[in-house]
Amino acid sequence: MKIINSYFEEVHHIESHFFSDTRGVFLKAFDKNTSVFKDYVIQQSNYVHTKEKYTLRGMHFQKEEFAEAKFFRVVQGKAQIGFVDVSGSKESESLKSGSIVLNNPKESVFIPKGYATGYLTLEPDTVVLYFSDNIYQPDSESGILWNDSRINISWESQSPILSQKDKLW
Ligand SMILES: Cc1cn([C@H]2C[C@H](O)[C@@H](COP(=O)(O)OP(=O)(O)O[C@H]3O[C@H](C)C(=O)[C@H](O)[C@H]3O)O2)c(=O)[nH]c1=O
Repeated sequence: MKIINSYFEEVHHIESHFFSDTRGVFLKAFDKNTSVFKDYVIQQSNYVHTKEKYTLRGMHFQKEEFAEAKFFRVVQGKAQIGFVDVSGSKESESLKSGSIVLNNPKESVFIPKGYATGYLTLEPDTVVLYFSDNIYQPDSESGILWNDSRINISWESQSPILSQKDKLW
């Protein structure tokens, strides 16, 4: 696995080396020997199938000791992975933020603790598999509205499908 691009020196766009032969493709989906993961301990892995294009899940984070570093891979379809630094002052005029489009299982995105995460699907039947280094703790869950004026992400849809929860952050 190698880092092909980084944002704020801590959000990493990663590419996995892959082996292909007449049977298909083999790629290493997680490698503890990659520098980013030397202290990363997977506590949870989530498989999420989203039916409709332009569905946005996010932006979510868990507070304090339940904060999560997440590692996303789009195993089918296409998605714009968003990240927002929520570690600073709530009074900030703008928040460090960005997005990476994934449409190839050979690529993945690592987002450290201190960020809200989410993604906008760009094709129907998009499947995202992601790891977290913390347990799910609903009472610690928080979020930020996907189009909060302090966020600098150019989402590919301005009228996404949202859960009730995600409409109300
Ligand atoms: C995250 C999570 C959820 N759930 C349950 C809670 C709900 O009954 C159901 C759906 O949860 P939610 O609507 O929060 O799922 P998403 O909208 O896909 O949000 C997730 O995806 C975005 C990208 C995130 O960054 C978070 O990791 C996560 O919140 O799964 C669990 O049982 N365990 C879990 O770890």
